[in-house]
Amino acid sequence: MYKIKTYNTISVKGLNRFDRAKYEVASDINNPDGYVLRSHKLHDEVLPESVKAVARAGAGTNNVPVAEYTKKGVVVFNAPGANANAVKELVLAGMLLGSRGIIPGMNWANSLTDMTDAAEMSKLMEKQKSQFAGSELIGKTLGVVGLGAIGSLVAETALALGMNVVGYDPALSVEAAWRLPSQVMRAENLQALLSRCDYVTLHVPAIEATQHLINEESLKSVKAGAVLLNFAREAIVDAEAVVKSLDAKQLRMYICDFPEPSLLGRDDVYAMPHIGASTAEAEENCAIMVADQLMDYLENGNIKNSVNFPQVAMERAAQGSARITFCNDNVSGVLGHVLSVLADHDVNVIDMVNKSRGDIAYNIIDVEQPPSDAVVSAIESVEHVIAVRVI
Ligand SMILES: NC(=O)c1ccc[n+]([C@@H]2O[C@H](COP(=O)([O-])OP(=O)(O)OC[C@H]3O[C@@H](n4cnc5c(N)ncnc54)[C@H](O)[C@@H]3O)[C@@H](O)[C@H]2O)c1
Ligand SMILES: O=C(O)[C@H](O)COP(=O)(O)O
Repeated sequence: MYKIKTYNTISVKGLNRFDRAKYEVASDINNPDGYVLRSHKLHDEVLPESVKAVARAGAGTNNVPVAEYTKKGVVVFNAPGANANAVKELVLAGMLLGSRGIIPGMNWANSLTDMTDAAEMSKLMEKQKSQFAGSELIGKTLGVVGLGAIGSLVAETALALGMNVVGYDPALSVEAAWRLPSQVMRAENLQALLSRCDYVTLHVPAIEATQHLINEESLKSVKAGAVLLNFAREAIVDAEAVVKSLDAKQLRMYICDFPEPSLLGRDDVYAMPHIGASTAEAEENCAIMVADQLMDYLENGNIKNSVNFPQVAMERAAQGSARITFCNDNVSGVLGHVLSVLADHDVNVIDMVNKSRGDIAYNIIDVEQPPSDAVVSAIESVEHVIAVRVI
């Protein structure tokens, strides 16, 4: 029986993927084999030795100490693209809120609770509506920083609305580049993008390189009157610098998914409570995707959509065979050493795969019959081997 510990509210459709004949799934469970979570922060928690994999039902993994877990041989999965449409739609809403007097206009209309005469109210509306006038998105220029799953969808939607789109992504993958509409213009650097855009939207991960990517210095390049949208992460934007830029009327508005005390109570900030991925569809997509990935890893050792381990999949060998998986520091000679352990114990290898990613290597070896405990402990004691499983 595998045990899965959940954090946060995970879609039932995802949790139902776990066959209860083989899996116990609960928020309170001892010695779990895996975690399924959303934004719950794991940095300050002790990871039980039983945990083999952590599945983030979402995109960002900055709430998981990925480097530390990698050293322990714990695979971290996420759900790339599974909530991208939900975020795209909210960014679109953000752009519309930033271009029209929707929120102040509605707040004003809703405040007229003392009025009882409909005709008088209608007259007042017509008289006052000019203060809530806005502008249109068509013909304006949108800068998209980060052109991955979300950024590319936002770019596509903006083009469909008749906007010009400029993109900046120094780490763009070939696959993401293929997805991009050809009309997206390329900015050489962030400053070049900021200087020419009426709207700027951020879709980069929160990593060291993107910490305060938007800061006092970069904000100097912003076109006067621009609207900044941050539906990526709090850490990417220096909120104090944004406040200064808003006060100086350089930025016109900051629209984000990450309220901070210094941003509240201002008419030029709309801060939402991290609801970018909070749709039934996105929650289901993410939970289903990571549940399937986690099960395939626990039951077969296959790895898909990990942020720290290589992508690996191997068909199971014939019935009666057994599967050994192990990960090791990515140094030469480890696999050879393990194979000689198997040879020394007369264990016949049927099929195998070995892949590496950064400092970690991962191996699946199908053998003719289940290895003895002595074989497993001999593999475990090979230098640089981190974790071994027989499944
Ligand atoms: N508000 C929400 O609820 C919500 C929901 C989903 C994702 N997110 C955030 O959005 C981020 C992006 O999500 P995604 O699904 O598009 O991820 P993704 O991995 O598909 O795309 C990220 C893109 O950012 C690019 N990038 C990396 N460093 C960069 C840099 N310094 N400058 C410019 N581009 C850079 C990458 O090359 C990649 O193309 C996530 O990491 C997460 O933090 C927020
Ligand atoms: O990175 C993500 O996927 C989002 O920030 C969603 O976070 P959530 O799952 O806590 O809504």
